[in-house]
Amino acid sequence: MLELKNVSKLFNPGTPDEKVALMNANLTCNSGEFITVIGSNGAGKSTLMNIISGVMKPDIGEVRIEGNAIQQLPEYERSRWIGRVFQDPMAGTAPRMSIEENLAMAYKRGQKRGFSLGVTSAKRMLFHEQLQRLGIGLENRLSAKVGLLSGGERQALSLLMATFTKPQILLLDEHTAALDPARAELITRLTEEIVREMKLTTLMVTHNMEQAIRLGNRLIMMDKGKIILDIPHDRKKNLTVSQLLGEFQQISGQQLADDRIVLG
Ligand SMILES: Nc1ncnc2c1ncn2[C@@H]1O[C@H](COP(=O)(O)OP(=O)(O)OP(=O)(O)O)[C@@H](O)[C@H]1O
Repeated sequence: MLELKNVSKLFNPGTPDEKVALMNANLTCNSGEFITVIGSNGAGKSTLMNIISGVMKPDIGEVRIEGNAIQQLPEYERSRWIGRVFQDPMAGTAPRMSIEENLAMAYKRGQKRGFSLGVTSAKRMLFHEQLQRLGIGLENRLSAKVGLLSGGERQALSLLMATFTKPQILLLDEHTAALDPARAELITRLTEEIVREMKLTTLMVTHNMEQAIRLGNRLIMMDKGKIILDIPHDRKKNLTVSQLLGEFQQISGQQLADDRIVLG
């Protein structure tokens, strides 16, 4: 279970450039929930992800995962608990290392010592099996350098690596936004499969409204550092994009301003 209590974050406080990134954000995310996150430009979505992952400290408030305050966990433990896939397919993998070395790194994640990238034949079999699930032939390219893979292939590998050791929380940060439509669809399908099979607690930021409605079992909408709408599964499944945009307008008093909005 993930809990955010009264989390606030200001940038450049007390200066003319002060920015409210999060203001008193509260969120309880139960184990196995898959929440899609949408919002206007600068609403605080990335800040929310950064604070949950522990790379950024809130000014006030706290984040707990399974009851543990995330800021107090050492880095290696945080990385075991939290899997994250970024928008940039280059961000989650090491380009000069091979596919199997990258997977060995993910496999070792969260272990305090004894870091070794040694790939035994047992591990190679496991990697082969896991890669096969992606259905894009990466299992036959275990020794290929990751820098040679396409953006879609790299993102599929990043997704596998982020979920390899079953994190407590999976954070997906617009992870299909930089891909062409066919590859984005592939990664979306893999995401749904992996999250469902592993019953992962997941937060996914997206600018694609149709995707936000279709995926997951809960939807939250952010504006000006606040969670302004929290839609449970029952209501979400019958929602349309225009109803969603209408609700935003009703609550915030303005139209959703998002440079990267995709309606469907
Ligand atoms: N490092 C930073 N320094 C100063 N201001 C920042 C910084 N990071 C974010 N902000 C500001 O905090 C607010 C929230 O930003 P954040 O990136 O979390 O929003 P977002 O919802 O992810 O936006 P977008 O969808 O436009 O990427 C914005 O006003 C942004 O300009």
